[in-house]
Amino acid sequence: MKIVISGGGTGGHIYPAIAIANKIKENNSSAEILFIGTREGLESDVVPQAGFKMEYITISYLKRKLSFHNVKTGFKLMKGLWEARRILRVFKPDIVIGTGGFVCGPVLYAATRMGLKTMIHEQNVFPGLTNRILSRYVDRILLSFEDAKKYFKYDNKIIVTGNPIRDDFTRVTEAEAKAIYRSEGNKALVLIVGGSGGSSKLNNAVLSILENTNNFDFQLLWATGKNHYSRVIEAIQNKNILNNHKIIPYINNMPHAIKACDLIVCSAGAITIAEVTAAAKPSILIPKAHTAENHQEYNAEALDKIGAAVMIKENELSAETLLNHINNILNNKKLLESMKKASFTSAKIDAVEQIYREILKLIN
Ligand SMILES: CC(=O)N[C@H]1[C@@H](OP(=O)(O)OP(=O)(O)OC[C@H]2O[C@@H](n3ccc(=O)[nH]c3=O)[C@H](O)[C@@H]2O)O[C@H](CO)[C@@H](O)[C@@H]1O
Repeated sequence: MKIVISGGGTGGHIYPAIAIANKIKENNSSAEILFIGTREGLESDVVPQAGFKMEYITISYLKRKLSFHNVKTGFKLMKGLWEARRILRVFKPDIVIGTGGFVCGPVLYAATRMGLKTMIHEQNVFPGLTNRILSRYVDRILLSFEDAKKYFKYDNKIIVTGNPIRDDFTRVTEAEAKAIYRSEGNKALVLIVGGSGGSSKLNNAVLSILENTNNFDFQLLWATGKNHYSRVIEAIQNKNILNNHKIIPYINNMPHAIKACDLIVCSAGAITIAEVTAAAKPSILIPKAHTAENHQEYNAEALDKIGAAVMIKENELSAETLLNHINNILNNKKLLESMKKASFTSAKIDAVEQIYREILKLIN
């Protein structure tokens, strides 16, 4: 079995691709899997680290207004299409799977023109531009939410599977995870993460808490985002903070980090939410504003409504509000437990299994 998977740009498109690839390998150890991405995207770090082979193509994003940038993008797109065709012709896959991001465009389009079996997966209720365009040409459209159906015209190709997450989120035990991440005795651990790229609004609120509050009953594991890290570290005046909390640019083993902590403060990307709920963790969700159709707020509201999370909108976020919510949840065992339960009830942990079955059906 030979499979090409393409998805890139941000973690929200890459980790679902890795989850699918791991599932295929687990069930079929002789399967050959090749990723196609870009050198600039996060995938160029994350995919080889996860142990998969990767080929690169040229691609650029479109600006939503007329500009010379879009002329250059047009040329890059032609080059990317040509490169994708060449890779697919040599590798000869049985199926080509796209998990979103601009890189999927040329790869999946080239695959459809070559008559290969094709499938795309959409993580959000409001689908990304690349998937909306590709939906016309591919054989299967896998969705994570029923509500996303209304954005696609091709009902006969649609299957709702949920969001695939790496199986470590259910496999790793809390004891294993705590052995890696807990250092300060019985202090509660709070994970802070603003999605795969980090969030400056969230980082600023956390900086302000650390600089202005003396007594902490909890310890932070804070992934600032790679592009925010040096600014955050430079902004910390009281260097003791660096000894008392773990502040890093990026977390490579997120399943362990999520499992080890008592509470998660994060943005409301679809994959982060799928992971947090699968691990049955309570969360404070700060949806990033200005995402397409405000989809992060929609994600956060759903969990807030069932008591699994507390939502703080970006424009209402302050150090004081955030600290009050953290303390309120950590100091109330009953609330903590009920949030954990509610979190797990909204988890869909068999999504990757369903996707694997759909791959087999399409190939055979
Ligand atoms: C601003 C924006 O439009 N963001 C979108 C993007 O977010 P983003 O790329 O941030 O995606 P998510 O929050 O859904 O997922 C982030 C992924 O990166 C991983 N991770 C993150 C930080 C870290 O230090 N280590 C690590 O491994 C997480 O475990 C998770 O697997 O894609 C998501 C899925 O299409 C969308 O729902 C988000 O709205």
